[in-house]
Amino acid sequence: MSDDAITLDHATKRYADFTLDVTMRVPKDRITALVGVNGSGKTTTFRIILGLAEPDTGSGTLLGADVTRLPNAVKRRVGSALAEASFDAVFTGGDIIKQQAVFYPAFDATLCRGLLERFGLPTDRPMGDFSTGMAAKFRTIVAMAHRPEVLILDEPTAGLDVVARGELLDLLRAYMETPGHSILISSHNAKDIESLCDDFYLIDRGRIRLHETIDRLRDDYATLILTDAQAASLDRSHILANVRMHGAVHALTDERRYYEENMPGVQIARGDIDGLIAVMTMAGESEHAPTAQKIDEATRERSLS
Ligand SMILES: Nc1ncnc2c1ncn2[C@@H]1O[C@H](COP(=O)(O)OP(=O)(O)OP(=O)(O)O)[C@@H](O)[C@H]1O
Repeated sequence: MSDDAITLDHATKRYADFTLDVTMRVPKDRITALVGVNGSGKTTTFRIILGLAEPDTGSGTLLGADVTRLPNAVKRRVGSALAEASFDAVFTGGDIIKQQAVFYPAFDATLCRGLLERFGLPTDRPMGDFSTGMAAKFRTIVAMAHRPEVLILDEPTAGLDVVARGELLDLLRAYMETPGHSILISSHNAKDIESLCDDFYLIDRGRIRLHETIDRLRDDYATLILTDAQAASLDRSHILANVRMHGAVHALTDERRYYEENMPGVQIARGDIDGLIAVMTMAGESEHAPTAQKIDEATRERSLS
């Protein structure tokens, strides 16, 4: 049996001004993030995985089933919360609990009510009364209440205050204590990703540009902040992408120690998701296209190992 909860193999989707082409895997027992700027293709990827958008070419699996023909038996083992999808404004939390119990035989109404209470969410008020943050919390809790094997969450912490965000992340960590569970999550909050996830994929203009573990991001990635003279003489053997920002050249490396040893005195910022997204996304296609190939190969090697 596969150890992957989700796989995509060059799943493509073409819109008028946008083309998605994604290869990725979400292993069981791990939390995988999909990060990227607005419009980079995160929601479209989620929609393909959930069978809501059919790929033009390529393929994908969710819990071993073809994403273009997901049986209800598989859908019942999945919990999802997409930012765009909301429950009908006129229904109360109590109504939605009853509706969910019809489709999900394993739906645990007691667990759901308990979590809603813990997060201060009423079950007797219509969804139309919920704030953005309340609706985000509600969607995530309802998605978890039938004890799915995989959770697919599109920006679950968007609009949440710092306390609610911490609670929600704790809830997701508790969910992962059950062996075999996995999460695919997107977020624009770098702290959430870095504190919660095991690894991440960076998507840029519909293509996966990078796949890395959070541990390696923390240990080995850095941004070199260079003057023009330093940039001109830079040894680029471990540079993934570079871009001019704020009057300096920002060069992203996955071999921080190499540059610490070989370029003493150069300003080096330790790796963080925000810095990585900014440099990778802003770097021109011509600059990072050759690197993308190297990254694809590295990703493939890791996938095979
Ligand atoms: N049904 C559609 N028809 C045409 N274009 C679409 C459709 N759905 C998405 N797109 C386009 O695909 C691109 C990717 O959109 P998507 O919603 O996947 O990005 P995202 O990374 O989730 O963005 P955000 O972070 O803002 O939520 C955008 O340019 C969007 O306009």
